[in-house]
Amino acid sequence: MQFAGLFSPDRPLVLESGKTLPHVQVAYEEYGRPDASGENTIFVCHALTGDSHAARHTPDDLPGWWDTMVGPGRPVDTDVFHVVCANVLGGCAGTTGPCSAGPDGRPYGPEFPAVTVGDMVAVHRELLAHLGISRLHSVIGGSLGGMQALEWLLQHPGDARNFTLIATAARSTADNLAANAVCRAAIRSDPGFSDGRYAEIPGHPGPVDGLGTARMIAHLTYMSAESLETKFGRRRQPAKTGTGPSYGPYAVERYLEHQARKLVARFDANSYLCLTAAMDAYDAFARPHAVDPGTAPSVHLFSFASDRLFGAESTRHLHEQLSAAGLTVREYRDTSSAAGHDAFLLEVPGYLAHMDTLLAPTDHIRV
Ligand SMILES: CC(=O)SCCNC(=O)CCNC(=O)[C@H](O)C(C)(C)COP(=O)(O)OP(=O)(O)OC[C@H]1O[C@@H](n2cnc3c(N)ncnc32)[C@H](O)[C@@H]1OP(=O)(O)O
Ligand SMILES: N[C@@H](CCO)C(=O)O
Repeated sequence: MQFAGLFSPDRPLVLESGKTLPHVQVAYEEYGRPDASGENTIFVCHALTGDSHAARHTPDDLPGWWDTMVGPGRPVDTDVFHVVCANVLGGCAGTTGPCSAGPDGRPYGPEFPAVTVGDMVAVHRELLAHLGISRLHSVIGGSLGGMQALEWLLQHPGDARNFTLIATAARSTADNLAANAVCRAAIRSDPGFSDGRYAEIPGHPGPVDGLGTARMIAHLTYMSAESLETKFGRRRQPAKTGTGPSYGPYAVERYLEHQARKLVARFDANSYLCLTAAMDAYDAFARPHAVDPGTAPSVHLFSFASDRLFGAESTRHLHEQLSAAGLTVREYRDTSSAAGHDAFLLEVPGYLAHMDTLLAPTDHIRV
């Protein structure tokens, strides 16, 4: 089964803030198929700029953002599991967000209400109910996706047999908040931002430079100093004319410009503001949770040694908090990789093989 769909709940969504979104649409994709047990589904939660296209459906399909993890023979094995991935609330890849039309027909833009990680999970759960899935094999996610998996674990621990949280944190540090603040300042200070109303102006490109700069700043937090040094060092690379702003002669700058262009082509600036605000506000253990230690699922935690965003320290802290909440962390692994935060998306030796073992179904037949 290979399927991309849209789901619209038939009632308004009341957000954790108390505000209401009168109409919500969710873009999702499915891979593999449910088995007779009805419990072989893995829900994949995406990170900040991801979408529902986690993996290729066929070899000639467009690449997915997690082809290393999801697919035939991969740890999230689509020959064995039924996999669902949906674009988050507040996103810009099919699910309702700031660029969707509001009740007056105009794009919400800056009027889109603040959403939380809990709201994202609530929408995903509604989608699963619509698909007739009441119990999951796993919920898995990295970074902001890991925050969603954590929130899901704390609020609805009975929903899945295991929860796998990768390169994530129970809450952002001041350093994380600062990086997001600088990214948002870059977007807002671009004259093209137009107080967030750029989508209402016909032909207006929006805050292209601001969003691009935000991505360059953020991308630095996704890589390690070591990986930048190894990939680029002080190698010089002239800028191609007509490819955007350029100030220096170095390859690393051309690389960041490339990352900026790619994001600008696929992402909305107001979504960027909305989703980074949700990430910043998330504080998993600041409110009551629903975990009953007697019925607790398996929890797996992964970090990467060179991750300067949500590294081993964040994960150790999360481990302590989960234990204090009565949850048993079945597996915690800090993988040695120089790739930084985005290592969770890459073919890192040891990491995927270990994930394969942890996710392996014990009682599911191949479908
Ligand atoms: C929907 C989604 O994709 S969202 C979630 C995940 N995806 C992202 O975050 C996208 C941006 N992130 C990245 O690219 C991440 O670094 C990763 C982890 C996904 C990929 O890492 P790696 O495989 O190590 O790739 P790397 O960081 O070297 O980037 C390769 C890209 O940079 C380009 N590049 C490399 N060096 C240079 C250079 N000197 N000048 C210009 N461009 C360069 C490559 O051509 C390649 O471009 P392409 O992606 O358009 O094919
Ligand atoms: N680089 C990934 C992970 C960020 O945490 C993304 O853009 O979603």
